[in-house]
Amino acid sequence: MSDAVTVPDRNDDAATDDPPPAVSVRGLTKTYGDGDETVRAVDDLSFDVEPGTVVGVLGPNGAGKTTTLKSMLGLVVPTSGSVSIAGVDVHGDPTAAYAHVGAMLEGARNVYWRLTVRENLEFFASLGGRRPADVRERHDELLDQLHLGEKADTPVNDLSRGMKQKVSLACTLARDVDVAFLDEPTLGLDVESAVELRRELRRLAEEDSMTVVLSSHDMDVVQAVCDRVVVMVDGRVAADDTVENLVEAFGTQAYRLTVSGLPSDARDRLDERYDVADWTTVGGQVRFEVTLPDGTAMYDLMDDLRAAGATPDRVEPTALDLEGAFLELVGGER
Ligand SMILES: Nc1ncnc2c1ncn2[C@@H]1O[C@H](COP(=O)(O)OP(=O)(O)OP(=O)(O)O)[C@@H](O)[C@H]1O
Repeated sequence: MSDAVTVPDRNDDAATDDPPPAVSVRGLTKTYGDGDETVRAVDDLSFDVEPGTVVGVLGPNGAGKTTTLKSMLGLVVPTSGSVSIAGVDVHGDPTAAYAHVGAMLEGARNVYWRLTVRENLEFFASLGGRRPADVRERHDELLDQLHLGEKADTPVNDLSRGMKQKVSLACTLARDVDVAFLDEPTLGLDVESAVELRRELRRLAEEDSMTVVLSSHDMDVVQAVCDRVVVMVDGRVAADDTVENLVEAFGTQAYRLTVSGLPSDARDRLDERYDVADWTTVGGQVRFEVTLPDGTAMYDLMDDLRAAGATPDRVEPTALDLEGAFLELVGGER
């Protein structure tokens, strides 16, 4: 991992031997414009990211995600508040703080398409002051992990979009950093490349203790990769919890039911009362999917089925998803 830096004492860390959070955001506020035109893009935002975790920053368009990521990276100067990386204040000592950090902000656009994959890695490592000979082993490892080894000497221009995106991720990590900021890392990738990138992000966190902060509109990616999610609405934290807790607390609950003896007029009544889909008839049985707002609605549904003279033969929960929880939290806005 990156060279050690001197970690200054901070009041809240001084009393314990615990390592400081990989990233700490305290009271971050950013306003654009002034007078009547003022936009409060980020409003008193605070959260910590523990080392080796993957945290997703989510929110509808205009919620302040990009401003937050850019403030964390020092690309936007906050109006107030602070950000520290591994205990180092990014505005006080940016060089020491950013020695830890790699960022992928614009997909594959940060990569030099005329250079080969390895030349790109060497270039990005040199930006962090590393000599090619010192990082060669690390680059071989990265190329191997991202299945880019065979393409090491190919100009990036000749690669598929998925591979270009992986080169971009490799360049983000080329300096041997321990915190990676990724904005929409899977945007525009085909399913297979997205799955591979997801797997690699999990591996980086679990095996290399990499800390990852990512923003994405793709809830499947977030659900598969993130340990924790910070949901932003109007520049503020609307929720900050593990994916499991958010899904449990806010996720809609979907079930596949198989019932016998359901009269057709009862089917219309169920359609009216519940969010039902995918009706199929198999022999004397009827199968359908229903999405319920909470656990108690299942009792109502069972009562209604019995009152109609039907027998529920099978109830199978289908996966709860983060998308439902997210929509619930942000009031239906994507
Ligand atoms: N440079 C700027 N000048 C003025 N207003 C800005 C600027 N950058 C962002 N904003 C405003 O700040 C608010 C937050 O924008 P930001 O891009 O951070 O949100 P976001 O959550 O990343 O949105 P998206 O998902 O659409 O990228 C929006 O109202 C946006 O119009």
